[in-house]
Amino acid sequence: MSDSKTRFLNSLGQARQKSMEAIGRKNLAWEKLLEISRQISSLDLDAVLKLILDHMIDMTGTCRGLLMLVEKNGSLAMKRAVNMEESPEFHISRGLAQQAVKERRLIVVEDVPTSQVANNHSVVNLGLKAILAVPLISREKVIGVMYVDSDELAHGLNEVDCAFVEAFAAQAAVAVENAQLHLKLKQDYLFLKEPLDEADRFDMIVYQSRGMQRIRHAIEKVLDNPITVLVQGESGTGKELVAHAIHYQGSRKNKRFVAQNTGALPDTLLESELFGHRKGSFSGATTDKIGLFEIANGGTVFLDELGEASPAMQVRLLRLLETGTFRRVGDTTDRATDVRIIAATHRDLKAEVAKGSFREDLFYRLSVFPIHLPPLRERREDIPLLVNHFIEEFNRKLHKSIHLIPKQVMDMLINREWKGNIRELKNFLYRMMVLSPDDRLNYDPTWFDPEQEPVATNTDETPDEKAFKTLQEVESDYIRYVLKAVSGNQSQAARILGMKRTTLLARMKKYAIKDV
Ligand SMILES: Nc1ncnc2c1ncn2[C@@H]1O[C@H](COP(=O)(O)OP(=O)(O)OP(=O)(O)O)[C@@H](O)[C@H]1O
Repeated sequence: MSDSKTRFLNSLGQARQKSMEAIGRKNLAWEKLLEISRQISSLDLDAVLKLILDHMIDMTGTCRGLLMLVEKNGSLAMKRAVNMEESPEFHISRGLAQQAVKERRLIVVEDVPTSQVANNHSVVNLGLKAILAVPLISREKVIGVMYVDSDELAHGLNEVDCAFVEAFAAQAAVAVENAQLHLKLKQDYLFLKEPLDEADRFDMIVYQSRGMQRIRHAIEKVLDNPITVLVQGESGTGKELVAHAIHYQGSRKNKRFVAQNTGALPDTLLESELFGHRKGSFSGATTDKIGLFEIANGGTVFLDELGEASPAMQVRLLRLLETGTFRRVGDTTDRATDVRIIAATHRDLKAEVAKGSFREDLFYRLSVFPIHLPPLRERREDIPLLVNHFIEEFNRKLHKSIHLIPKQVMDMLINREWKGNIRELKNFLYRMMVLSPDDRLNYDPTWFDPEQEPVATNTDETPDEKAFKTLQEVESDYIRYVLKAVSGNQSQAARILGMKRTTLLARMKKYAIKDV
């Protein structure tokens, strides 16, 4: 064989070898892509973003990068960065990333110093050699962008890699969008579930009576004002609930709310609870102790049953109210505290003052902002809503699904004498619900008074189900009612309903409440 023929065959063999290697590399690359796609199909957004950027850096042989997602307003928000946090060249990367998003195309700068971007001197000064930015496009929409760069000369950012990077970016975009959707669904679900949580509801004051409407307005006035509040009302009318609402819906909500029953402890112990004590100040005081007025600094102290406070305690409280300072038991230094005091009593304090058993000066200090809660018998129109509210609460607690309230049962609840007010109604309902065997609220007087003849309301006669409202209907009506009362002001309505505004919006959507 002639030399030239041998040379020709050799070079042909080498060319074939090269192209075989190239095909092999391509195959490997696509296999890798497949493997990566499998990995990034997780539904956890953070995990997906991390995997994507790590793979991108790995694949391109670069050493750092960032991933940004397009926000609702069109801006780019940085979601992940590797070795780029607080990097001075961040504005450069952002600029190129923005360009990739705007032009919806992969941007590769293989040799920065000789490229157009080198006009930007800082790029060269920073020693950047290779840059790549690729948009994440899913369903025709750019949802984000990845940027990587390297201070070594680009290697392998050739055609195969570009196609590969684009294919990877397309896979990544789908994975990101799926994870975003999943997150949104999860948030929506939590959103709908949220109002069912006890924490969201525990300061929800339920009412529709005029008397309670006035009280709600009064509460609104003191939410952002540290004024002392005196809540008066019979036992079980909701005094502590009002105190909770004032604290948790007001500007002090992020600080402590502490409650102390002033009538429940002997004076020395009560003093120590409220003001704290020095070690050794009385037998049993083995360490220094911080009192509630210090613990609740910036927050609220709820003094329940204040009418029961001893004369000595009244003097100490008056001093605190007048000067904003107090002393720990056995201490010689005054300490300052910033607490809002909400006092409550079932007694008629004015009458107690007249009798001489309550200090007049303290009474005037306390009653700067008095709230008088009417007994339940004076606001029977609140009962259906309260019944509905407690049934919902106990359905959750007891894992029941009572949703029918026979008319005669509701009438009985509305007309019954509630000496213990709302607390008694609540306990009564709890018992009814425990004993009701099906989805209907049953009432049998013998459950409460064994002397009574059984008068079962759960008779065989089929009730007319149309005569009942479902709990959802009652809730929807109530939301409309409140919105109307506040002329459609959603923030105010949400506060009244004791729910977040976002929760109210979700409920309005659920019940198709538009204009009120
Ligand atoms: N308007 C209301 N809406 C919803 N729940 C209420 C309402 N009023 C009272 N309750 C509930 O009734 C129960 C008794 O209320 P609360 O303890 O606030 O009454 P109180 O007047 O402080 O009682 P006491 O004088 O005996 O300390 C609580 O479980 C409270 O959540």
